Amino acid sequence: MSRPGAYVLLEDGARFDGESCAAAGHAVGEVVFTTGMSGYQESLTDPSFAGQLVTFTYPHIGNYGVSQEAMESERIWARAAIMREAVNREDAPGAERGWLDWLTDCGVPAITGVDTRALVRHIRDAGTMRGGIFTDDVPESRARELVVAEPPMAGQDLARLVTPAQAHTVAAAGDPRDRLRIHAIDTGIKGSIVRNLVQRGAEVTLHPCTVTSDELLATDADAFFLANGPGDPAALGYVVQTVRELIGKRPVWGICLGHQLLCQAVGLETYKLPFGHRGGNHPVKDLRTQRIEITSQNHGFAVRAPDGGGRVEADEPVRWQTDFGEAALTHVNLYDRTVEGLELLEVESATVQYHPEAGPGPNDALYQFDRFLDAVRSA
Ligand SMILES: NC(=O)CC[C@H](N)C(=O)O
Repeated sequence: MSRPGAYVLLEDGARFDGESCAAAGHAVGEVVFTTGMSGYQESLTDPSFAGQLVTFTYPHIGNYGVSQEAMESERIWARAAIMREAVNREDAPGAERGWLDWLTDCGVPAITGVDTRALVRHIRDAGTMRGGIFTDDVPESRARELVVAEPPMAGQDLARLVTPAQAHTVAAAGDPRDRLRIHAIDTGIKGSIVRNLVQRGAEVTLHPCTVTSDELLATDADAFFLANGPGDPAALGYVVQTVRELIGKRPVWGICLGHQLLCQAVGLETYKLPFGHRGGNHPVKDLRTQRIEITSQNHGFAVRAPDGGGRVEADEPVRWQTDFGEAALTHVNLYDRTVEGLELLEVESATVQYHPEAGPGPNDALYQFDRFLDAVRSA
């Protein structure tokens, strides 16, 4: 079956040709890339990718199909997939559907045959930017209008797009009296984060991102969790204020966007990275133990150090005073020395920029879930 000609167009005019291979129509948004060699289904269903078109650097995408267990939420949140060679394999062990059949049924456009190496090199040099995928019948002038009509990622509150309408609780079987009660501000939480908490004996209540601190403090929470999620953390001042009112009242832990929210709550700033960290091979050093773990990452913004810089050159924790007592930057990315973890030393609170749950990626950091829940138990 011949596929319609298609192309990727970036807002700076760069064009990369290919063929349309999934749902009809075009898609526009922020064009990003992930270096993960597997986990294409987890990536597209991670709410953190809302508003983005995902370019896969790994050339062969779809080669083990899709399955329900790989879902990070109930739907695809990414706007499109950009690939070198898309595969629609239905007979792979464990596969329930072919990758392209699934994308098509979900109404998600995709493009294959793209020189993804050239596209990624362009994004690395010029920075992440808006773009779109279009079939050849769309004139480039029209495509450009559609691309620049899309708001840039910076300044966008996309948490509201993915947050649940009302609170709901997820728990494992067993005696409810034995469970730790974790209440999360759900800015787009990944299913594997919830699963990792529940598997360790917690019950997790997911609240809309507009939940107030009064509402959360009125619950029976043993601790609060700040979730991952899409968009610009600097556009979530209302959530940062909620977090400020929670710190010190009960333990607070967070991942990725949650890390960025807590860091803003203690006075740090966030900023947009040139092209973000997305993939499963990012080495992160724990400055307290000097231990290095290979981590899964998916973020386009990062946290500035207390001195306002984007890099942490020190090889031990950077400590400073905040409104909540002494704090320490605890983890650093060894690729670019950016901030990857924070701990408050006088109240029970810690966050990481990377994804200990993987989903997809390596499991080096799964211990973080045990560390968090042990801290809650002993609080
Ligand atoms: N996975 C996330 O939580 C991403 C956080 C934020 N949206 C960023 O891009 O940096």
